[in-house]
Amino acid sequence: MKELMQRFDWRIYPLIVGEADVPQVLDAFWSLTREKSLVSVPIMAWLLMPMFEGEPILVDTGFRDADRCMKIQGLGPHRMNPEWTLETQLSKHGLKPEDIKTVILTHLHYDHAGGCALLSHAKFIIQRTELQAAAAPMVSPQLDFGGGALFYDRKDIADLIDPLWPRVQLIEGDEEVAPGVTCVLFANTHTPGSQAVYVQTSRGNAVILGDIARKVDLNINKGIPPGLFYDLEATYRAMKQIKKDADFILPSHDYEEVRKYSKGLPSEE
Ligand SMILES: O=c1ccn([C@@H]2O[C@@H]3COP(=O)(O)O[C@H]3[C@H]2O)c(=O)[nH]1
Repeated sequence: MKELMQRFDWRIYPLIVGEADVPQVLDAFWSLTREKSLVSVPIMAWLLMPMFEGEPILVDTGFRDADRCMKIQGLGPHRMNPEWTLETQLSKHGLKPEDIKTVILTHLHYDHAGGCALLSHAKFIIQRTELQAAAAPMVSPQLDFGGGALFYDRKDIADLIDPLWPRVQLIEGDEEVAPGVTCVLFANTHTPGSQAVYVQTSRGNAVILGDIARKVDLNINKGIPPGLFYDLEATYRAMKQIKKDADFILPSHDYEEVRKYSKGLPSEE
């Protein structure tokens, strides 16, 4: 991707849409970490604004409800406040939820696909394999961990299958979904159908990671795989590919990295 000429210019804004305390073991392949403590991480969405005539795009939508995450998924503290709602975060950019016509979901875990129902005029771009895996996850429904569905919230998936189904756009593999915005499938990494979003900016290619990797320095720069993945080799290859392709890497749960882009990428200053 890097060799492509920069044809389209987008500005990217981080939207913090919640917070969670998660085990640090999620950051690194289990045998390589000794860190058992909890750490506070942001739950991110990203707003893509075209610097040419075009429409904004939202990447990911956060979780449905903090109490539900703890109750259904059996996880630690999750937090929400009025500042972090999608409505408030979009309003800082002069947008209402109904102004968003395109949403890209990097994957369908509860903390990425929980806000879809709020976006009443949007189509939802998802990898077909991700929706298939989320609808029928390969675990017993009685599993008392990850909501009995490996961190997919049945309600989110039910919404996508119906009533949002007429607005779901399934893709298979890599696809340019708007000028300068390409969904790139990295199968069997964090989830079966995880996709990264490659975005052209005036400063180079940005890659929105979803959760293919969690920490830019640890996972991408140092090459230590994250702790939650389907296929270790696929994950390792994805990290190498993204490192090669990206001038900027935008993760979902890494406050340190996200803060670098608080004024947008490229920065408005
Ligand atoms: O032991 C666990 C395993 C997972 N989780 C949460 O589930 C999420 C699933 O994917 P993610 O990578 O987006 O982030 C994860 C965390 O937010 C957790 O809090 N504790």
